[in-house]
This record gives sequence, structure tokens and C-alpha cells, in this order.
Amino acid sequence: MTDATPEFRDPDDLRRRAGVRGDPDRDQHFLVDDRVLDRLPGYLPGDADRSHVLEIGGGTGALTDRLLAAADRVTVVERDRDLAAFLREEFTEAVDAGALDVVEGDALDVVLPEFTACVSNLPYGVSSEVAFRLLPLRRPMALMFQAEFADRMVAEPGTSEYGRLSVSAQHYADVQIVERIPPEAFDPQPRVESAVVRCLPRAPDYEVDDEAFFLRFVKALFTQRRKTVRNAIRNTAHISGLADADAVVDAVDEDTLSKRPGELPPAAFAELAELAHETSEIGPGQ
Ligand SMILES: C[S@@+](CC[C@H](N)C(=O)[O-])C[C@H]1O[C@@H](n2cnc3c(N)ncnc32)[C@H](O)[C@@H]1O
Repeated sequence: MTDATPEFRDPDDLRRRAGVRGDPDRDQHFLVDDRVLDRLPGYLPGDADRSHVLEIGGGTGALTDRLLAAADRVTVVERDRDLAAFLREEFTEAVDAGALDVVEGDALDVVLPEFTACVSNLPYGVSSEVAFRLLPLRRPMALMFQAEFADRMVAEPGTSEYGRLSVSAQHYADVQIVERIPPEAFDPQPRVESAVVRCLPRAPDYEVDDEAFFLRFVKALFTQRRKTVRNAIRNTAHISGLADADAVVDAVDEDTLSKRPGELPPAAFAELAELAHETSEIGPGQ
């Protein structure tokens, strides 16, 4: 980490040296707006532990460059073999000093290090899977998504965007959109707007013992978002894995049963899932 105002590599130079144009079919949209790149590490809270920052999808290293200045150590995961080799070459000094580790592989498969925070311009094709790999690890994160996905992550109960994604994300973290980013900030430009979501981990309002069941239960109920919670619990028992949905319905209060799934806040889902777990045998579900 350095106190001096660092000069960063020019994103255009990086792409030229890496010899890549970016391939949207491989989720390659490189950030080219220096101001956006400069702001991203600062979306971590001031007191976040920056001893080991994770970046998923390093690309040509424009963000990696900033993270190296903001953190003691950085691990970057990059699936593209040529880009992973370029990152190692471009940041040889940091690699040799033990400040940078470049992991070539798929972010969904690689063994992740014990990171303390994460800042990433995520590959949008797998952003949901990556987010749900990272969120349960409960680290502060600043993650770039497609704006429509980010809107669903932060949506509140009773809105049309509120759904499975909102409940699951908000179970693990306080989530907030901190910046919307136009397509012009990237090359090649994505077709849609992007947004940065700050995720601050927190103890859930309601602890669940079986997180896999909780996530399945939330998924199940939102397949019936227009039904009452009573009917949704009964109709989706094959998805959630509830062996005795009627017993669960009998155990839940009338106020909750008469609502729609989209009206229940994340804590109510967690409480409901816990009660269901205590009341019924749980099968594998779908
Ligand atoms: C949106 S670009 C971001 C690149 C760079 N961080 C930037 O901001 O300019 C996403 C990067 O993730 C890589 N990528 C795509 N799918 C991946 C996956 N499943 N696992 C790891 N990296 C992936 C792409 O090759 C690309 O370099």
C-alpha cells in the first residue's frame, strides 16, 4: 500500500499491449473510463479490511492496477488464459513481491482464497452465480452488475422488482446501489446500463440453520408470487422439499399466510423458513 497519489496505467494502452479487443460472447467488456475505475475501490467502506482484496474477472488489469494501490494484497481470478498470462506479465513486480496472485480459472469453480474484501466488474453472464458464491462469505464488496440485476438485488418488498434475488441478497448483506454506469464507460460497450452495488455483510435479522433449504424455500415461494403465502407453501412443497406442507401452514400466523410472497421482508422469509424446518421433514426438493 502506498500513500502517494498513484499514476495508473492507461486502459487503452493495457488493451493494446494485451492485444485484445474484448469479446462480448465471453463477457469481456473492459472499463475504459478512468474516473469510474478510480472510484471503484473507494466504494468499500473506510474501515474495510484491505489486507487481501479479491477481483473476479481481471481482464487487462485496469481495475487490478487500482486495487494494488488500495490493498496490501490482491488475488485476481481470470478465466481467459491469454489475459491471465498478460496480467502476470504486466504486473510481474507485484507478483514477485507476493502482492498479486493471478488465478487462471472459472470463478465458479476455482478455490477462492481467504479474501477480506472484493471489488469486481463481474462477468455479467455468471454474475448471479458469482454473487451467490461470494455473499455467504460475508465480506464487504463493491460489485458491478447489469443495472436491471442490481435493481432487483436492492428492491424492497411490495415492488415489482422484489423477488428471490432481493430476499437472498438482503439476507446476507445490506445492499445499496452506489453508482449507475453508462455503456460508454466500457469497450466494447454493453447493450445495457450497469450499476455498482455495495454489499456490507451483516448478521441476518433472523438466523437460519439450513441455508440451502432457506434459499430453496424462497425460490419456491416466488414461483407463486401472485398467490397467498398459504397457497404458495402448499403448491410448491415439491420444490422446497417440505414433506408436510399442511403442518407448516397450521403453524404459521394468519397475517403472514394471507400476504403474497412479494410482500414479506427478508427477515419474515427467514423466520418462516426456520418455522417450516422445525415443523416438517425436509426432502431434497428441486
Ligand atoms: C466485464 S470484464 C471486466 C474486466 C476488467 N476487470 C475491467 O473492468 O476492465 C469481465 C472479465 O471476466 C472474465 N471472465 C468471464 N467469465 C469468467 C468466469 N466465469 N470466471 C472468471 N473470469 C471470467 C472475462 O474474460 C473478462 O476479462
